[in-house]
This record gives sequence, C-alpha cells and structure tokens, in this order.
Amino acid sequence: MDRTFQVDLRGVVDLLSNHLYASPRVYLRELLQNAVDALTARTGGPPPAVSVRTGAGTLSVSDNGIGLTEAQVHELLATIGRSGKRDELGFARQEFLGQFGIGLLSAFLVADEVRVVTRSAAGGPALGWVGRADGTYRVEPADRDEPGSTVTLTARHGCGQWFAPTTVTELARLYGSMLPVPVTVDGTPVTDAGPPWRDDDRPAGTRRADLVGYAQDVLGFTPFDVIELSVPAAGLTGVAYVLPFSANPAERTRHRVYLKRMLLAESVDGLLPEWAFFVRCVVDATELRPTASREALYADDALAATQEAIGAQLRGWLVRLADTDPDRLARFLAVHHLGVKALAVHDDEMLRLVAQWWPMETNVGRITLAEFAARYGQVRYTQTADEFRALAAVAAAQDVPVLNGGYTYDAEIVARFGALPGGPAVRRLDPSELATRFDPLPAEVELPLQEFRRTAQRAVDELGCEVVLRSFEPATVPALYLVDRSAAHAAELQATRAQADEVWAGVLDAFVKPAQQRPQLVLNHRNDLVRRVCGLRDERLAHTATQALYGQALLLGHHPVRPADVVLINRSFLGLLDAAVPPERDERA
Ligand SMILES: Nc1ncnc2c1ncn2[C@@H]1O[C@H](COP(=O)(O)OP(=O)(O)OP(=O)(O)O)[C@@H](O)[C@H]1O
Repeated sequence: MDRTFQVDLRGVVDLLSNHLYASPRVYLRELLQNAVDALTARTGGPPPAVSVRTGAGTLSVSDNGIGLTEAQVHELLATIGRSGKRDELGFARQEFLGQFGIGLLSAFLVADEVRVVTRSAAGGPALGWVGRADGTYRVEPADRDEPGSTVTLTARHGCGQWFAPTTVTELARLYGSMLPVPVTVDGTPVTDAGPPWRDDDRPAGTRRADLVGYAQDVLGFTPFDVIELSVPAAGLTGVAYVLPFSANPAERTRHRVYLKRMLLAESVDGLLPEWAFFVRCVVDATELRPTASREALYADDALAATQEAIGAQLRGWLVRLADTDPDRLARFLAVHHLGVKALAVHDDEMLRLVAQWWPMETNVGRITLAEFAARYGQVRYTQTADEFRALAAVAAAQDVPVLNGGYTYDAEIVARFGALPGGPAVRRLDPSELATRFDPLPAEVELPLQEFRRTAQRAVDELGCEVVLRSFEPATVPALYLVDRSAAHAAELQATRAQADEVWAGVLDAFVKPAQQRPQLVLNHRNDLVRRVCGLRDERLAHTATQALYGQALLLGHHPVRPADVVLINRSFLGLLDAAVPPERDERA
C-alpha cells in the first residue's frame, strides 16, 4: 500500500526560522503578500484594501480579497507546500506573488497560533481555521459578513517585540510601501503613490526631485546622476543612482529589488554586471523569480539577460554623457575611473571613451591617451610607476614623450588602444633606447678619460655591468642604470639559476642566451660631481666613487637589489666616509 509522507511541523518551522529566512521579520511580508494575492484573485469586488491592526500581543491582517471555501481551507491552508497560485500544470501563476505554499508557515516564527477567518467570494458560510505550531489545526464556524480573510497571530512568548506598533509600521512600510493596493497599519496608510519612477503627470522637475529625494531618504546619499532603467523582457523598471563617491571595485554593489512592487530585499546581488560598481539600483520586476526564501533573485537565464540589458543602458548613459557634457563626464571619471577602466579592458567603446576623456600621467603633463597619440604619433609607455619615476625626466630631456602605464589598468588600456583599428603605434619604453640619444663625449674630452673609464669598469665588473660615459640633460642626474628588456630577462634567469639545484640549473641554461647588451651604468659628464670624479687622481677613491654612483643609480631607478649589490653599496658608503672624515690626530705629534 502506498502511504504519504508524514511531516513533523516543528522540524519544518525550525528549518524555516533557522535556515531559510534571515530574520523573523519576514512574517509580515508573507502575510501582506497573501492579502495582496487574494485581492488580485478577486475580480469585481469593492475597492481593494489591506488593513493591519496591532493589539496586546496580537496582530491581524485583513483583506477584502477572494477568501476561501471550506474545501480550500483544508486543501490550501492546511497543506504545506500546496498553493492556490499555481496553474493546472503546477507552474507558478504570473500574477501572484506567492508560489511555494510555505509562506504562511513563517507566521510560526513569531506566533504559536494562527487564526484565519475567511469567507469566499464564491459564496458559502464564513469559517474559522486555527493552526498551531505543533502541527494541529481545527476548522470552526465563524462570523464574517463580507468576502475576504483576516489572519490573526498571537505572539509567542518572547516574540512580543515583533508585534510592537512601531515595528509593525516600519516593516509594513519597508516591504509594502510600493504595493499597488492601499495598506494601512492601525488606520495610517503606509503605501505611497507608487514607485518614484512611475509614469504619471508629474512635471519632469518634480519627478526628478522625487527620484533624488528617494535616494537621499532611503539610500542615504545624493546621487551624482539618476539613470532610468527599463528592461521590458523582465518587466523591469527602475533607476540606477550613480554614486557620488568612489566604490571599491572588489566589493559587489547590492541593489534594492522589488518583485511585483513587494520588496524582495535591500541588498540583492547579481542584478548588474560586475563592472557596474559605480551605481546602486532600485528596481521593480514582474518576470524575475525569487529564491524560496524570497530574499534573493533566482539565477536563471532571465536574470542573466537582465544583467546584460542593464549593463547596456549604463554604457549608453556614459556614451551620451561623453557626447553631451564632457565636463560632467570628467567629474564622473574623477570619481569612478577605476570602474570605467575595468570595463575598457574588455569593451572597445569604453576603451575609446577612456582614451578620449581620461587624462593620464605623462612626462609632458596630464593629457589623454588620444591627445598623446595625436601629438606624438606613437605612444611609448612604461609598465610600472617606478620605471616612469626613474626615467620620466631624463626621457623628457631627450624629447622622448613617455606615458606612465603603472596605474591600475593603464598599461593594458594603452596596449589595447594601439590594437584598435587605426590605433597608434604603441610600445613599451626600452630604457636602453634612451642611451642611444645621449651625446657621446667629443674625442678631446673622451681620450684623457680612458684611464678613469678602465678603473670605473673594474669597479662594477663583477656586477655584470658596463660603464658608459655620456653627456645628457638634466645635468642634475649624475648616473643612470639602464637595463634593456632582454638583459633584464637574462638577469632574472641568472638569479634563479644561482639558487637552483644542478638538474634544474641545467634546464635553465637552455634558456640563458647571451644577453645582447649588458646593463649599462651611464655616467653623465654634464654633471658637475661626475666630472670631478672623472678627474680624480687617486685610483682607489675613483673606484669607490664609481661604486657609490652605481648604488645610487640602482636605488633611484627602483631596480632589484641583489646581495652582491648590497655588499657593494655598503662598501662604497664606508669607503667614502673614510675618505671624508679626517684621520685621528696623533697625540704624540
Ligand atoms: N489572505 C488569504 N486569502 C485567501 N487565501 C489565502 C490567504 N492566505 C493564504 N491563502 C491561501 O493559502 C495558500 C497557502 O499560503 P502560503 O502563504 O503558505 O503559500 P503561497 O502564498 O501560495 O506561496 P508562498 O510560499 O510563495 O508564499 C495560498 O496559496 C492561498 O491559496
């Protein structure tokens, strides 16, 4: 014989209270929702109304909706998981908020007893249904003249705070302020005229002021701008508020979502594409599905399509702003450039927007990528901010414009900009290419310095570096340490090899090709100090001074400092100190 499952209601209530819902406060939402659904189901009745009343340890929600017949009371109220809001095939019916057939159970989060007095609009007598948290119920005759239902809860011991009039009013307003039927709590209306973005005959200025006012009251900020959203396929309308402050890109922004005008939750995830962290949305949708807890959106194709559609509308706003109000766009970018740049890494249109409007750091001032390309034809950039700091001034003096690609996304954006059809030639600055622009010394200056050059070379030989004497601007820079990129790569391999075991070192050897060029220590003969060092007669001091110049150039360029470099920097520092401090006086003299 087939038997049916038995359900232990205490277990189910525990499941709901501790695992499904985040807070018992949802009980009021479920009651309001049932009342609204009952009104939706009734056609041709009196004007719909929902009234919530608070009493001593009780709360009741009345509607003049469709009501229930005796058969429905047994079938729908007393059967967990049975809902009158599904069609013959068992699908959730579009027009209703409820669908799972478990919402009423949430009343047991705060009450031991739930009493429903109902009279069906289809006729028949009024009935009372009393359900208890222990899983028993009874049906009894009751008094009620008009069709509709009143659900009354009696507070469980210790749950009185959920029945306090101020709490009830607050919750009713939170969940129900946008509902399409009037709701009152103890006679006071809690429903507004509808969503602030509704289409009605308000003058445009008033409508805008309402939208801004809503953000101020409910979200707590004055938006930079308000973008109206509409995604017909999801039955979605609403607004995206552009944040007036910068948001953390790693933190997903959460949005206030209403489903059929009932608040789903105040911080819903997954409504917008990840890059859109510069807005907070408030939306109402009819075609998106809630999860069973009704606190999040169900991640299905409809949600994915909605995400994409909202993303497109935000992009559209940005593009329009660029076309119509560049000053405002500049102000927007000053706050939200990270988000837009993150987008530009994948999206050509945003890439053009950033290139055209976002001023980047260069050694010819802050200018946009587009202007930089237009002015100089080709775009040279550094991969890191350190590299930029070390070389910007020297490159500028050689008339080599360089852009700092060290900020988040900038190097990627520059490289992608070059790859656009018709984009400029783009290349990473190769430091060794700067050296080719430095002036060689005239023969009559160079020749007498041969001896010094050999001494200097010996001083840094063990570090694999080549000493070069040149003359360049700015004269304030005494020495530059320049590594061309293939040399930098070879140096890294060498360092790894030194730490690797034999077998691994053998493998690495296969990759170590002779570097085309060793790193260069370029001494600037235009610099006064360097000229004096070149003229030193004392070979030991010249040796130490060269090592000191090497250390200074290494540190200034933020180059990696190896153990051998540390030893040398130390030695040269002490050596110079030794030369500078007068010797101890001989007391006997
Ligand atoms: N105020 C009411 N008027 C008429 N019928 C009601 C009322 N409240 C509950 N019902 C009936 O009881 C059924 C069960 O309600 P319950 O809230 O448990 O589930 P639901 O609203 O169908 O779905 P969900 O779990 O998604 O809320 C409803 O489908 C509805 O038919």
